[in-house]
Amino acid sequence: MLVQVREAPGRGRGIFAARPISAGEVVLRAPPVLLYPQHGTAAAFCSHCLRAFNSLEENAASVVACSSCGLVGFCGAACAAAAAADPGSHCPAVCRLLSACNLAGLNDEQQTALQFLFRCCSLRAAVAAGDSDAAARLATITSLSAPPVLPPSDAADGAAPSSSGGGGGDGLSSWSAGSTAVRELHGRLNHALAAAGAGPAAALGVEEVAELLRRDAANGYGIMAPSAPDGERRIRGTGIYSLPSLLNHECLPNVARFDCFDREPSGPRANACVEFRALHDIPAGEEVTQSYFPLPWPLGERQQRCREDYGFECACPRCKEEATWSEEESEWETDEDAGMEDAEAAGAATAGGAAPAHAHAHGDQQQQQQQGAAAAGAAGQEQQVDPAYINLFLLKYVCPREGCYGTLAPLPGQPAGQPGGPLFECNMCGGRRSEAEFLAELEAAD
Ligand SMILES: C[S@@+](CC[C@H](N)C(=O)[O-])C[C@H]1O[C@@H](n2cnc3c(N)ncnc32)[C@H](O)[C@@H]1O
Repeated sequence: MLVQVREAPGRGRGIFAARPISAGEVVLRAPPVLLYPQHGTAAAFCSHCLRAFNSLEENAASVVACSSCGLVGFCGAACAAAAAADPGSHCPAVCRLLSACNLAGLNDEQQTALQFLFRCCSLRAAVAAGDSDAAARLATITSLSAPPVLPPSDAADGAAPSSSGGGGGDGLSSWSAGSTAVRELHGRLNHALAAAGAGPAAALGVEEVAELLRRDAANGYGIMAPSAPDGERRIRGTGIYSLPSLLNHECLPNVARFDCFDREPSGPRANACVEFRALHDIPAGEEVTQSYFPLPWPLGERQQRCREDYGFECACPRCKEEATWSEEESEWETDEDAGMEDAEAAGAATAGGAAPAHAHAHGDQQQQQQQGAAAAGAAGQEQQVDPAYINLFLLKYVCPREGCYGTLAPLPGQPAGQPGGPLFECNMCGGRRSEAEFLAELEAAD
């Protein structure tokens, strides 16, 4: 087994390496427990598997509209049939709720939240009817961590988070049982349930609605749409994944998420699996962590989003170090300290398969950290990080394509010692760069 779940001090549950993991290895691969589309995307993405219609070879010809509501479409007959049979997808119960619900005056986030709630109500009804798979999926959703509600600011009450993944705005404070936004959604949901003739088993109380929305906000993965012609990236939908929802956040993570929503599926929703690849070697016992945000985000933004969207204060080594920086130092760029000597050390260590999460440490400290990583549990809580290492980490793992902000990870399954070193792939634009190219870019920038 590659990973194990256990308590991560101060972070709830976490995922830990059960054996040494090599750079580029797929640490986790998981199918979705629940997928739902972002409001306003029905014309462009399959409502079952979230595949982009314009990625289909036959393009619009194979798109199938829902024969009942006509409001959503599927990427083919197989997905239409799979959705109809799945109480957590666009099944007849969800279709009726979508048709019956009064969406007037709701913003995009609230309408997207209803997509999630409709599916939860439908799963509940299926559980009451004896569906054990629905019971397991609902149990997964209700076992996700629900961050505490922050006291609402005056401005926060009534506003929905700016994305269903908890993004921006006033975050979790909007998803409290007392907020106007939740009461409004609860009211609309109840009306829709009554109008659609749903039984009492499907109904949710206002507290349940608030808690489901908070669980979703802190654990759902926003699935990005391909870049629009203007370069803007939008969310096409949200996925809840069982084991991946236990990955905690670090601002210098050791895995990155890759998805393949627009690839040729080998079966309904095969395209909806997500995988997490190791950025560098991870020693046995070390916590496996991802960054909940693009790596180059500045300290203030990261801290605010951790607090407001996920309910915790990030105390990772990078945050602690950057808190001591002046404004100029906080501009992310290669500084004098991050010269070629360090760069080559970091590059060689990674290529040679010996870069622990905190390879920045010097001398004894580095050895101690490698040995202590297992015992320390939550990676690096007490450790310090060198500013030069932060710069190198960002230079190495942030996609160099302008405006991309994706994360580069080594491609899985590469032979050791290949010329030019391992090849890295961006999880957003798919761009690739070899270790040798990275080192050459550093040298040129010096
Ligand atoms: C996606 S879940 C991760 C799994 C979670 N620890 C659990 O027990 O289910 C996100 C939640 O984990 C906690 N968390 C994640 N990263 C953290 C960190 N660096 N420090 C403290 N808490 C963290 C927060 O409560 C956050 O809302």
